[in-house]
Order: sequence, then structure tokens, then C-alpha cells
Amino acid sequence: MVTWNNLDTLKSYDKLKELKGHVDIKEAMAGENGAKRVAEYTVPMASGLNFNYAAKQVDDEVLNVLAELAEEQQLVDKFEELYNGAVINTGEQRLVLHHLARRQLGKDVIVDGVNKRDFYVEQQKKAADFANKVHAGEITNEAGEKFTTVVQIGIGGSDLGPRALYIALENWAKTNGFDKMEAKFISNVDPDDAAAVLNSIDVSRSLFIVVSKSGTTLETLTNEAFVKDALVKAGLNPSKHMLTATSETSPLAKSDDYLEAFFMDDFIGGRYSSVSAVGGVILSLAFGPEIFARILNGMADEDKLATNKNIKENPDLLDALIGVYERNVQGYPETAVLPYSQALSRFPAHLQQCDMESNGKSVNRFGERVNYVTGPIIFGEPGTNGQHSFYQLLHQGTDIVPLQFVGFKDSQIGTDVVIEGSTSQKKLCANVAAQIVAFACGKDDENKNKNFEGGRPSSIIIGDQLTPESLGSLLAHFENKIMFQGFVWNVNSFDQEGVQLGKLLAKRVLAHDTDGALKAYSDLFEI
Ligand SMILES: O=P(O)(O)OC[C@H]1O[C@](O)(CO)[C@@H](O)[C@@H]1O
Repeated sequence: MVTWNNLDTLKSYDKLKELKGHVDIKEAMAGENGAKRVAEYTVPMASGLNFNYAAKQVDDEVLNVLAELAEEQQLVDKFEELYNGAVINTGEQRLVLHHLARRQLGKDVIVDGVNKRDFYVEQQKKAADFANKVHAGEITNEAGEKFTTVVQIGIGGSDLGPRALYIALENWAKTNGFDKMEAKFISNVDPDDAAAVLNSIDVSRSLFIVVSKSGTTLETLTNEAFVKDALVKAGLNPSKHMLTATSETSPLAKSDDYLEAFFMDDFIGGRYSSVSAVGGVILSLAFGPEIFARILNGMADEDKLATNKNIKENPDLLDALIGVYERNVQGYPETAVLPYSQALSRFPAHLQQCDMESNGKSVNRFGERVNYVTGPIIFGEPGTNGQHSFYQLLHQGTDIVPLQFVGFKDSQIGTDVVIEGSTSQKKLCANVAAQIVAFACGKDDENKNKNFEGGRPSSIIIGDQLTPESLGSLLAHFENKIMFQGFVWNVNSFDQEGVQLGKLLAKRVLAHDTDGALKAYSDLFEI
């Protein structure tokens, strides 16, 4: 049986606070010591990935206390409660079942007589069957022509994850013959977003998936109407081009305006929903069902590692614990995710929602304000581009920002060129290796303007190539890291009350039900 306690009630946390500044990473990474750490401080992940934390400010003493904290806070036990169907989402009194959508880790989870694993598998098969019929030309447009393009209409978790995963594999799919359909995304209520996509495709050959778990999101419903208007103006019947992915209780579920409806339930939160129909329909249409299945397999293999109570064999838990040490003991408010892979260009954006909408909380799961900091600010861009953008601050700024690099030995397309003795891929990898050492070890210079203090922590997740499996394992790693950190902070990582007020005020503006500052700002836009 688990107990839910605040971080500052734990004896291990008191011990951890005593270890502030305990490791001078500049010293620890110098010379051959550094080489030994790089070899020692690494944990295998799934799908051939490895989590290397040599440049993080930890040693065996810190790691031992982190292991005590994991045990005292019952982190893996709480994960087991979650995947066995406990009501972990206390804010909405819901189960949290996104792991079950990729593979069953524990017991059967039965809700209202329905086996939830069977439900998820059934919806994945429905998406696969539909996609196969579209690819085979069995489902066509009214003129009998094959559909060539699929457009997802959604926002937040109904956009960010699926879009990041599509972009991550788009070139891999083209290189390996899995590019079945072109995919596009409409998310913002800004009319230019939808108009630009509509202007870039042949709407007569396009399918549109209206993706909204709630079925009530203003931007998505507005963009659905925007697209329907374009279809009608093109002389097309929208109901022959529109699909929906929504919860069974949403208003969209009852509409017959759709060629097909795919369902998710209330137990997979939007920011964790790429494994549901939210990601499954568009990825199965774009790449084929087997590729979506391979992503899920990569996720499931990483989830399995997360059930290990030995933190040195559990990369997701270890990364989470080091992040708590950096946030709550070292006092770093931010962290950056820096993938040295252009294909992961939207992955940091997805992690911003996944992490900050999960752990950006100041009350615990019982509604009591906590007296310690919780979720960090997440940002990031692919390398090497970030080096020409915000790395100045990362290297010489007054704030220390812990860094999370991701890198691959091989590119996806394989086209490369040797210039001055090295390929572009080698240049990319050389840069990320160099950055880790530059941040950790710095460079002494009498000219303080040219001095690099070093002592700036980073980790790297490194793999051979970004494939469906390694992408899945990478995504699961961060999802599980966020979950474990939420357990440490005793917050509910699975609701999002903080996004509701803005929506309500926007509705008041549009209904001209405003006063005070709200009216004044509305007047500025002549609404
Ligand atoms: O899928 P829906 O219900 O349209 O919600 C879209 C997004 O809006 C939020 O509810 C708030 O940002 C997210 O949690 C969610 O992913």
C-alpha cells in the first residue's frame, strides 16, 4: 500500500539538501577522471538508446541518497499502482492508463465491465483497418480517387505529440518506403494557420481528422468549421472527407458528420495521448499501421525498464531523481532539451506541454499548497542551431541551466558529404560531444569576458538512429520521468485546471460580457 507524502516530509530529502554543491563537475570531469565517469555513469535504455549522466553533478553519495528518496517516496510502487488502474488523477477522479495503450504491464484493468487493454487494442485495429483501406483505394473520395493527404485538426495534446512524432519520422519513412500519405496539421485559431494548409493541398484528395478529446475546444471546433466551409466551396461533401478522434462522451461522438469516428477514453490525458487515436489515426494513415505499432513497442520496452526499483538500472527514474536534485537542492528553475537531430525539431515543444502542464502545479494531490518548488521551465531547440541562438547564456549567463542532450550516430536519410575530412553527421556529433565538455569543464581565461566557468551539468541520450522504436522509447522516457517527478512532488500530474481561466475569459470577450481591464483590452482590438 502506498502513502502520498509531500517531498519536505521525507528524511531522505533532508539528507539530499545537505548535499547541495557536493560535486564540482568541472573537477570531476577533468582529465582521465572524466573519461572514467563517461564510461561508468551510463544506463541502457530500450531500443539501443543509452542514458549517460557523467556530466551531471552526482557521485555515489548523491546517488545513494536519491535511491533512498525513491524508496521512501515509493516511486516504483506508485507506478505499479498507476498501471494497475488506481485513481491516480485525483483532480478528475480518473485512472491514468496511457501505458496500457502500448502494452499491459500488470493486471487487467476493467472499468464498467470493459477490459481497457482490449478497448485500446480495438481502437488501434480500427485505425489500422481504416488506413489499410485508404492505402488500398478501397476508401476513396466521391470521384473514386485515392486520398493522398491527411490533415489533423487539433491543439495542445491533440496536436503537439502527433506533430512531433510525424516530423520525427517523415524523412525516415520516405527513405525506407513507408511514406504512405502526406500529413499536415492545423492547430491555431489564427485563420492564417488553416488557410495556409488549405492553400497547400488538394482538398479533394484530402482527409481531415478533427481531434478533440473533450469535443469542446474553441480552436478545434472553429477550424473544423473553417475546413468544412472550404470543402463546401470546393463543391465537396464534408462528411465524405472528415473523420474524428474524440472521447466517447464528447459532442463529436454523437455526430454523423464524419466518414469514421475513432474513440479514446477519459483515462489518457491529452499530453499523453499520442498512443491513442489522437496519434494512432494520423500516424497509421501517414506511415502505415505497422510503423505506429513499432512506436508503441519502443514505448512499451522503455516502460518495462521503468518498473525496476534499482535506480541505476532504471533510466527514466534516475533522470527524474537527478532532475529533482537539480530543481529542489541545486535550485535551478529551468532545464533545456537539446536534440542534435533536426527531425526532433518539434520534440521540445511537445515536452513543454507534457512536463509543464503535468507538473506546473503549486498544490499537492490533496489541494494543499506545497512549500517547495515543483515543475521546471522547459525549453529547447535542435542542435547545432541552438548554439547560434541561446548557448551564450547557457555558457556565460548568471543562471545555470541543466541540459538534456539527445544525439544519434547515424542520420535518417543517409545522404552525406565529406568536407575537410569529416561528414556532416560527424560534425553534428562532434558538436554535441564538445558542448557537453565545454559546459562541464569550461575554459579559464584571464580576460573575464572570454572566461568559461564550466560546472554546468548535462546528460545525453545517445542512440544509433532515430527510428520508430527509438523514437517511442525516447518519448516514453520523458513521459515516465515526468510521472516520477510528479510522484516526488506529490502533485497530481494528470489534470490541468490552470488552462481553464483563459478559455473562460476569452469566451466572455467574444460574448461582449466584459468589464474593467478585460473590456479595456477588448476595446484595443475593437472586438
Ligand atoms: O483534446 P481537447 O479536448 O481538444 O484538448 C486540447 C488541449 O487543451 C487542453 O485541455 C488545455 O491546454 C490540453 O490538456 C489538451 O491537450
